[in-house]
Amino acid sequence: MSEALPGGRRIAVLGGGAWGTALAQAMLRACHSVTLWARDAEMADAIRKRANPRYLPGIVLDAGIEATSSLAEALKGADCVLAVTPAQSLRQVLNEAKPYLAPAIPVVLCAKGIERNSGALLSTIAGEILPGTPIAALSGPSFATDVAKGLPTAVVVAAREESLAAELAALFSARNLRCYSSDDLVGVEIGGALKNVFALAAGAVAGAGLGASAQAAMVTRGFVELRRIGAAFGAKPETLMGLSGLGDLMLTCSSAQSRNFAYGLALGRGEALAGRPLAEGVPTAAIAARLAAEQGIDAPIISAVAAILEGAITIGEAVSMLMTRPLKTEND
Ligand SMILES: NC(=O)C1=CN([C@@H]2O[C@H](COP(=O)(O)OP(=O)(O)OC[C@H]3O[C@@H](n4cnc5c(N)ncnc54)[C@H](O)[C@@H]3O)[C@@H](O)[C@H]2O)C=CC1
Ligand SMILES: O=C(CO)COP(=O)(O)O
Repeated sequence: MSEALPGGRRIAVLGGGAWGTALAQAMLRACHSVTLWARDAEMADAIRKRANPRYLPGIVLDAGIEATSSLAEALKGADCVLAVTPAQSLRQVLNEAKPYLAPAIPVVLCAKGIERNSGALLSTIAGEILPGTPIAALSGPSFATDVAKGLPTAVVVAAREESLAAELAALFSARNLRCYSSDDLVGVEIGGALKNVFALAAGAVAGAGLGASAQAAMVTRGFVELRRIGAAFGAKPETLMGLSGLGDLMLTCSSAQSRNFAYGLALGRGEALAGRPLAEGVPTAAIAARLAAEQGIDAPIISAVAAILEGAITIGEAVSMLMTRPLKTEND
């Protein structure tokens, strides 16, 4: 399968959820040895027995993924670390991992979100906690179940140094996982973080029965907001047109397989929201709305999503607010 690939590295995966487990499986398929860290010892136990019944029910994992609830054990001798816990826990997890991390070992950020309290991108958090550590991000349209099953998937690996991004993309690629590389770390992060907010909105439009036309309009105008905020962060426009921006927007705004879309669907239908699976767009909507307001960026869909989530307005009120804004040219 991967004879031509570099392979043979020791990869530590931090996070025993759906994406951590799927990426561990993908790394194994790229011929690396993989140790996954799960906070919960029972989860580590299950993964060692080739299953993750809570987050990837029904999927039998390939033999060979090591799993542990000890960070020291997971990180010992690692050549590369994938950080795959939710965005809001990254700071805590990196602080806990720091004593066991050798400085030259790359850390690849695989979560999608913006820190709720600080507005920091995940690479900023990693840079603060691990100065001198090479930082990269992996993002793009990729449902964990698809990757865990080995379905063909393309993602982008970004780092400020193109050579690091290219090296990691080569390391991670295998027959069914094609990794492109990019030197636009911020652009890749922004695309992955903000698409979740629009997936919530798309789900809410579907759940409220507003129609396919409304959904297409919302996603298109949402993409305009994504590009405006991306530009403010210094993202390259072409990155946002790529896998991590437009690509992931297409995936998650059109499928109830997306937990963000499914959360929005429940919201639109007026169903209970407590206890639902992780929806990264919820904290990201709040902070993205605040950042846009502070920087004078016009982002009415993001602010509507944030206001609906905090219970300040209803979906009906958001729709009438969005539909009655002053008319303007499309490209303003
Ligand atoms: N599931 C998917 O299809 C994809 C997910 N992602 C991103 O990956 C990130 C993780 O998502 P999933 O693994 O799907 O979520 P998940 O809900 O399936 O699993 C999250 C895991 O993180 C653990 N966790 C939570 N807080 C923690 C903490 N403070 N310390 C240690 N462990 C902690 C949980 O116990 C759980 O094992 C998210 O940012 C998500 O947007 C990205 C691409 C695909
Ligand atoms: O990011 C994802 C696919 O690219 C997964 O999306 P959800 O977190 O909405 O399930």
